[in-house]
Amino acid sequence: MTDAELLQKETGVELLFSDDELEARRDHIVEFIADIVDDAGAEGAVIGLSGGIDSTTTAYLAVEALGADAVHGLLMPSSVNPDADETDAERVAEALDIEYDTVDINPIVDAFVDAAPDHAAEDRMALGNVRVRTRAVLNYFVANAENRVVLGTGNRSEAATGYYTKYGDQAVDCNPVGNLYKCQVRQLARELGVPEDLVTRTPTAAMWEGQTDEEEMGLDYDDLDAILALHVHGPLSKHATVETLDVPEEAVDRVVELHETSAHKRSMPPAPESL
Ligand SMILES: Nc1ncnc2c1ncn2[C@@H]1O[C@H](COP(=O)(O)OP(=O)(O)OC[C@H]2O[C@@H]([n+]3cccc(C(=O)O)c3)[C@H](O)[C@@H]2O)[C@@H](O)[C@H]1O
Ligand SMILES: Nc1ncnc2c1ncn2[C@@H]1O[C@H](COP(=O)(O)OP(=O)(O)OP(=O)(O)O)[C@@H](O)[C@H]1O
Ligand SMILES: [Mg+2]
Repeated sequence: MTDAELLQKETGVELLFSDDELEARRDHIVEFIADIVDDAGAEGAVIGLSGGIDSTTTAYLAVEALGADAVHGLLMPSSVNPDADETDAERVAEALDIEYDTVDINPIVDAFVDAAPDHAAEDRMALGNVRVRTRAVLNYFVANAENRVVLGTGNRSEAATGYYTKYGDQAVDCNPVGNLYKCQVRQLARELGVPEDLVTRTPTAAMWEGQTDEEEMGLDYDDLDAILALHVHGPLSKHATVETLDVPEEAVDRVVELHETSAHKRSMPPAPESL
């Protein structure tokens, strides 16, 4: 029995899907993308391709929903991306036979650095967020000009922890894999025929050199997904989660902290209530 099967047997919480459920999820997402484009009266979709598994899976689903001709990929490397990112993204675009363009974002980011107060660019996170938000501006530039929608790639693990840039990679028209935990995105990717080296690629926001999601969050995705499914979104107490998963209490505390401190990212900007 796999860990996920054991978890389901012990807790009733389904982390990985059965074959039938996976098929149903795939069909549901494909229909969702087609409806979004249709309802918008749009002629297709724009998607940022990083070579990472979230954008790769979303691109595969988009091609299934809309056809290759209706999907436009944007590769937007910066100086902190390893060359392999661009190669992987190109592989995806070529395997799917979609139109794609490569836009070097360095001159744009440099213009922000030159224009802003000096100390802003010394903040690694602030500068990384500029890279992410620059891609959002480019996605919408192309979407506006071509009457397309912008496909987001955010998944349920990122949404629950706020692991994205506010008005950056979250500035999109829809998130087709937004109801899937990271492990479920990987499961669906395999089902869609995504090459295994892309499925298992180390997740990274590539906001600075050497960044990885798991190192920055201090959690690996298997633990994160299970803690979210059992505790944050699920029925188990903290104690039962620690016992069931055999994870340190601090890991559960960390996930809860990420969830609570990122609540502002999951709602519209508030205004004072009417007097
Ligand atoms: N309580 C509150 N109520 C209302 N607004 C609040 C707030 N707390 C902060 N804010 C605002 O939010 C800002 C901070 O949020 P934000 O600008 O997003 O920045 P922040 O959350 O500090 O950083 C983004 C995080 O997402 C990760 N990320 C980004 C992009 C892509 C990926 C990926 O996986 O690919 C991951 C990145 O590594 C980093 O950990 C603050 O400067 C402030 O403007
Ligand atoms: N170099 C890039 N070029 C184009 N789009 C990018 C680039 N880097 C990030 N993006 C966009 O930002 C999204 C968010 O990045 P994120 O890292 O969460 O997803 P991913 O790269 O697809 O998968 P992973 O999390 O496994 O690295 C990407 O899915 C992609 O749409
Ligand atoms: Mg990535």
